Order: sequence, then structure tokens, then C-alpha cells
Amino acid sequence: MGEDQQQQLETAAEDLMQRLRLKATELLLREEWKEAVQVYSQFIDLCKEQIMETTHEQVQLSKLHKSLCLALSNRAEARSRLRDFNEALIDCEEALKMESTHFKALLCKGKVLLSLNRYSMALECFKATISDAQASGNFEAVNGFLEKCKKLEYQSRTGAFDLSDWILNGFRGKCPELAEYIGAVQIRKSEISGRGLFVTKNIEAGTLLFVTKAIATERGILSGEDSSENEQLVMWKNFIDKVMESISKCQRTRSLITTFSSGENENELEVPDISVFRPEIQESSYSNEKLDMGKILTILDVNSLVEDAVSANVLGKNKGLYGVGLWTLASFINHSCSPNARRIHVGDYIIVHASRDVKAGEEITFAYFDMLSPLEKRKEMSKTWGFNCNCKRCKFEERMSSKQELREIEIGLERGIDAGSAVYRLEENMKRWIVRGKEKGYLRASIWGAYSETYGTERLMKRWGRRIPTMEAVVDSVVEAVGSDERIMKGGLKRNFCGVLDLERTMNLGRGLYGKVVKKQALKSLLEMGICEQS
Ligand SMILES: C[S@@+](CC[C@H](N)C(=O)[O-])C[C@H]1O[C@@H](n2cnc3c(N)ncnc32)[C@H](O)[C@@H]1O
Repeated sequence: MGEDQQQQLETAAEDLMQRLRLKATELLLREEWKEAVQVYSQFIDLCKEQIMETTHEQVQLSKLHKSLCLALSNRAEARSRLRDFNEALIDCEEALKMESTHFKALLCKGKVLLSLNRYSMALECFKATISDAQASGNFEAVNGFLEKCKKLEYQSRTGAFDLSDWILNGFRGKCPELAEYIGAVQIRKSEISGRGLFVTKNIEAGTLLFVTKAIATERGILSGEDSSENEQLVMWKNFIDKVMESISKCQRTRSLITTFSSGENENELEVPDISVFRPEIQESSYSNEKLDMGKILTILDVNSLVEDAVSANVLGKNKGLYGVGLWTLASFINHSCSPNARRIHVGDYIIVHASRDVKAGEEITFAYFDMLSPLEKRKEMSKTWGFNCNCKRCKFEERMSSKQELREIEIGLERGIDAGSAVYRLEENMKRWIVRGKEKGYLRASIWGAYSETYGTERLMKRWGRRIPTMEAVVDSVVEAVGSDERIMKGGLKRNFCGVLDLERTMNLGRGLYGKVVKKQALKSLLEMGICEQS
């Protein structure tokens, strides 16, 4: 090819690149991310072709390298806005290989790592950009990221969370930024079924166990009319789409989901190491296990959580808001009718804490369905969940089910007998059967409604009050057996309740309900809100 011809081709390529660059910048400014990715991709291909041409002078080459770096950083930005974090990171890495201190590439990499909750790696990126940021007038923005990153990195290392200000502020403003955190827990084979989550040291009620961000969530306001079943179906479909999108965009998510149970042959499933759930750990190889649509749907059936189910609190939500989601570590928590943990939902995060004191080596469980009900009712509910409950309490109550008197009390309550007499009869029979300790709490929890009605009704207390244990003693034994529950402490702050729980006991119950992430004053305000809602 002649020199002239060569010159013409180069000029044509330069023109095309210039047009693509302008178009891509415009799309980026207009926040049309998908289209921006497309045009930047054309630009990047062309730029790479040009670099491969050997005829360029050094000056020209270095100009092309600069353009390529910038285009890769901008494409990374657009990809990160589309939550295509993996691809965005690849772009940043490529740009940084060419220019290790490229401001835009470092900044974008930091932001992507922050979105992926890899705080310390993100912190490194922001630190590296700070001197450039000062020079380019971006100091405030970068410093903002740096401070946020430091805070989240500290939280994820120490578990030092505090939701109090937000609560005391009436949940105004955006919900607080949370970090992912894994406390003293590990995954092990469970006696209940398959694998479960276990504590590795003694912990007290309210202790934070873990905080994790949802793989996907879907929320909506249900109308509460006949159509709400349809609305839920639409939400479920949207939720499935979001999970599929997460899987397609993130190999790590895909790999983690393959560790979840689909409900079959649970006892043969592998036990994953807790470290694979730490966001900072970068897996060198991801599972290649087949994950077809059928498998994903069964995994979602078994592991998805409804936000405001029993054992859960949703803080700062609008009334009527219905939410479903999938969270990694929570998917390893088995159900128990004497649970020792509860969850709080804040934005896309799930916060799981102990609802009573737990000993090292004990399995962490929460209630999938109402555990303040008799064995037969619980059996029905567990069937609708697709399993026969295998927890300690069910095993104990199964052994007790031969006692005719117990059945008679439950049937009597269904038929509307006097709640006080049911309580009295259970208490007397427990003495005869020599039921002690936690097991007393199990049986009391089974007819908690009758206890609650008795302690809450002046007439019943006049008649039965002196013949049954005090409310404090019963509350303590039920909480020891099944953990904190809103309904157990309902009377605590209510004025018309015959026995008013003392403040210390109420606050302890509150710790089990909301965890230590809520400090005293905020806890008090939450408890008051809870009691008001229920009365
Ligand atoms: C979210 S997973 C819990 C973790 C699961 N065990 C695993 O190995 O991945 C829910 C499944 O665990 C099993 N499961 C949970 N609680 C149970 C219980 N109390 N009794 C029997 N099976 C239970 C059921 O198969 C249920 O579908």
C-alpha cells in the first residue's frame, strides 16, 4: 500500500473514532448506559486495531493508549450503572494494566468494589486516587467515598452496627448504609436436616450473628383485595427475573446459589466453608455445577424469605409493603419451633441476631411459621413448607402427644373453654408428669394464647391468678424455650395488662426482638411502636 493510501485510511479511522467518542460521551451524559456500552465497545475495538498497526509514531501510539484507557474506564462506569459489576471490573483492570494510576479507572474500580462489599480493596483504590482528585477538583466526591469505605470496612470487621439514630429520627431519610458482616458462625451438618448454621462461641441474646445483602429482592404494596394473590404472583415473577439477572451477571452469585438446598437429599449435600460467603475473599475457581431454570425455581422455593414473616422485623417500611428476597447465609438457617434467632430487614440487608442466649456449638434457627401454637397446628404448617419438622421441641411434644389431658386442653381451647382453666390444667398436669426446665416452656408456648388472655383479663386473673404461676415466671420460661416474640411481651408495656413486666425484663425481651444493633432509647421507642401497632 502506498504512503498516501495509508495516510487516507488512518485519517478515516481517526474521523470514525472521533465520531464514536462524541456519540459515546453524549450517551454517557444522557445516562443511556446500554447504548453507551455499545458505542464504547465499537470505539475500543477500533482503537485496539489502530494500536496493532505498526506504522504509528510513538506520539500517536501514546495518544491511542490514553484514548483506550479513558474509553475502558467510561465503559466500566456505564457497565457498573447496569450492575454488570464483573464486566466493569474487567474493563478497569485492563485500563489499569496500561496505566496503573489512571484516575477514572481507579475511581470506577473503587465504586464497583464498594458495590460488591469488598471494602478494603475499594479503600485501596480510593486512597490511590486522592492526590489526583485534589488536583482535578474531585476531592470532595472521592473523600466522600473514602470515608464511607472506611466506615463500612470497620463495620464489616467488627460488627459495630448501630441503627439507633435512624430509628429515633422516625426512619426519616434513606436507610443507613450497612456493611456485610459475618460473626461467630459456621456451616455444619445439622441434626435437623442437611446443613445448618452454628455458633462457634457462647453468645447472649441480641448478639449480631451476620449481616448480608440480598442477591435479589422484590417489593410492592399489596392492595389487600382479591387481586392481591395475582399481585403476589407478578412480584414472584419479577423476583425470579431479578435472580436470573444476578446469576447471569455475577459468577460469584451463581456459584453461591449452587451451594443452596433444593430440598432433595439434603443430608448428602456438601458443607460449604463459611469463608466463601465473605465478600472480600476472591474465589479462584467457581463451581461449574449445572443450574437450569427448574433447579433455580426449586432453590428459590426452598430458600426465599418473605420480609415480614414470623421471626422478622422490617424497619422503616411503608404499611402494606410486601417483600420477598434471597439472602446467602440466611439460606442455611433451618426452622425450629424453639428458635434462637430473629431477623431484621433494613433496605436490601438482612440482619440476623440471637433472640436468646446461645451456647457454643448450638445450631442457629429461626421460625419459618408460628411457633406459639400447638403441635398439631405446627405439623400442618410444616407440611405446607414441604417438610416434617424435626426440631427438639416437636420431638418432645410428639412423645407427650400420648397424654390424653394435653389433647383435651387443646381441643377445649379450640371450642372456647375458659382460658384460665386451660392454663391451670396444663400447669397442674405438668407437675404430675414431672415436666421441667425448657420443656415446660415448650408446652406453655403451645397454648401461649391462653396464657396471654388470662394475664390480660382482670376477671380471669381474679379467678385463677393465685392458682397459676406469675406472668414473669411464665414469660421467662417461654422466652428461654422459644426466644423473644412480640406477642410474648405484648403485655409488658401495656397499661391495662394485669401484670406489668418490669422495665429491665421488657428491655431484655426487646434485645431479643431487635438485637443489640438498637441502643436503649431507640429500643424503647421501637417497643412502644410495636405495642401500639398491636393494640
Ligand atoms: C433454607 S433451607 C435450610 C438449610 C438446609 N437444611 C440446607 O441444608 O441447605 C430450608 C430447608 O431445610 C429443611 N428444613 C429446615 N428446617 C427444618 C426442620 N425443622 N425440619 C426438617 N427439615 C427442615 C427443609 O428441607 C427446608 O426445605
